[in-house]
Amino acid sequence: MVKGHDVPIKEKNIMFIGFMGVGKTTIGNLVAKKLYRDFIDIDQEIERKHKMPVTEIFKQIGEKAFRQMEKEVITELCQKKLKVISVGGGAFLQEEVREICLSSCIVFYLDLSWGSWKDRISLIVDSRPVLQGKSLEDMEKLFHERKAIYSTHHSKINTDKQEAEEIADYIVDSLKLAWELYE
Ligand SMILES: Nc1ncnc2c1ncn2[C@@H]1O[C@H](COP(=O)(O)OP(=O)(O)O)[C@@H](O)[C@H]1O
Ligand SMILES: O=C(O)C1=C[C@@H](OP(=O)(O)O)[C@@H](O)[C@H](O)C1
Ligand SMILES: [Mg+2]
Repeated sequence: MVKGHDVPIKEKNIMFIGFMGVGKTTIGNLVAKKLYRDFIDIDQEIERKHKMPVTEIFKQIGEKAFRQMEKEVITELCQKKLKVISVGGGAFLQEEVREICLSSCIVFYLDLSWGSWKDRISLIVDSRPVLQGKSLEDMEKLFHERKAIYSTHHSKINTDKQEAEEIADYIVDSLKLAWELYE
């Protein structure tokens, strides 16, 4: 049973989805601070629970096992309320995860253009196993293919050429407006 419809909108979890490196962890953390809520990053939660970095989980037991861990941690945390949650860029590959998240959280899709994302590769490539061994063309293909899984969300935010702080402020303002509107 997925909790969700019975939770008042002001108490619903806020969730960030989107491709690797768009800023889900950074912006989620900032939004949580601004709203005085707990922040949960699903990758960090998996690392804590399984006492292994995500890169090692991929290397030692593989992506399939990681996806199972990801589903379990997300399912558990979506039962809570008033949290700010950032999931990994591959979480929405699983339909079950998408359904749980969309029913128990206000889901923000953080979007970024390919041109801007490309400039961030050096910041993220070593810590993202999915990017290992991929050429720029492979990455571009994955970047565009993955858009389909993010198409279900509650709000899309274009983050191009904006500081993380500005994006977080915009999200907090839009949430406050929505809360007033639906009160
Ligand atoms: N709006 C932004 N502008 C510039 N760099 C950013 C922005 N948001 C995040 N970053 C940087 O991009 C990298 C990936 O951010 P991160 O929050 O880990 O993304 P994700 O969780 O979506 O993979 C980090 O080095 C972070 O500092
Ligand atoms: O897109 C993906 O498949 C992944 C994204 C990563 O999280 P970020 O989106 O926070 O980088 C992390 O969950 C793992 O490396 C797999
Ligand atoms: Mg992250």
